[in-house]
Amino acid sequence: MHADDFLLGGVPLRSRFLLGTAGYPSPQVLREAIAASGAEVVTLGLKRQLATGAGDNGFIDIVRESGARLLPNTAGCRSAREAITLAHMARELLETHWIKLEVVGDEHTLQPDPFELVSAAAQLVKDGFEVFPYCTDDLVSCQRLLDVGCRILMPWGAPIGSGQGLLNPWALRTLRARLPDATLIVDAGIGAPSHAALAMELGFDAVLLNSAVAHATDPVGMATAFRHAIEAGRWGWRSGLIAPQDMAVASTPVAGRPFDL
Ligand SMILES: CC(=O)[C@@H](O)[C@H](O)COP(=O)(O)O
Repeated sequence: MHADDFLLGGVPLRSRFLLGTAGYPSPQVLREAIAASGAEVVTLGLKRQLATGAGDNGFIDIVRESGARLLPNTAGCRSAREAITLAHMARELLETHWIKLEVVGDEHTLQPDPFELVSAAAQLVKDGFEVFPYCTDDLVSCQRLLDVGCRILMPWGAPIGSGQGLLNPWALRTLRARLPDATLIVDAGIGAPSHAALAMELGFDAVLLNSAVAHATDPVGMATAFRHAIEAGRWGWRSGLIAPQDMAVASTPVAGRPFDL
């Protein structure tokens, strides 16, 4: 294992960039964007996949050829029951026990329903799944998800597809401080590489995003930019950021003190 590998559901990974696969201009651009991102985990919406017919455009083949691990998601589900059924279908069809659990409670914001989410997560953990719940940044609902056996949490940065970045850095910082043992991945709402870098500088373990790459003018270039931003943010977190100060602190050494020993 490399020094900064991280364990995701027990699997050692080098890349801390998880990429969504929806909405790319063409299969070829998707293929190239996955390669440029360096992502080792890609997510796909099973509901969309079933609706369009599994295997359309060789979609699953593209993902498999990339060598990335599949993380099926339950995007489009509105109840625990529906999400549980879809998760079981994903396990059968795609031969993975990983599931990104999405249960939307509000159509306007696509905000996760915390009650249905905890209920579905509890059942799926019992059924042997590694559950990646897409949740809000609310500390107590995140704690409830851990209580029912989740090891990974995916709080939102902002509503899906909004590109607004991290709307509540305080809440995300609080999650990192209060849940030191959980694997925390910012998921959704990221619009720019700087947003992803900030998530990593806050100590998050990884970032998942889709729209900012898929809908960029140059998705392959943007995947590259995010790859570097996530690595830069991780290096920043690991290297110990200086604490912000209200007042100026002279950085030029005074005579006779070249080092701050
Ligand atoms: C692809 C996926 O799983 C989305 O539900 C996810 O939340 C990404 O959100 P953005 O498209 O805002 O990056």
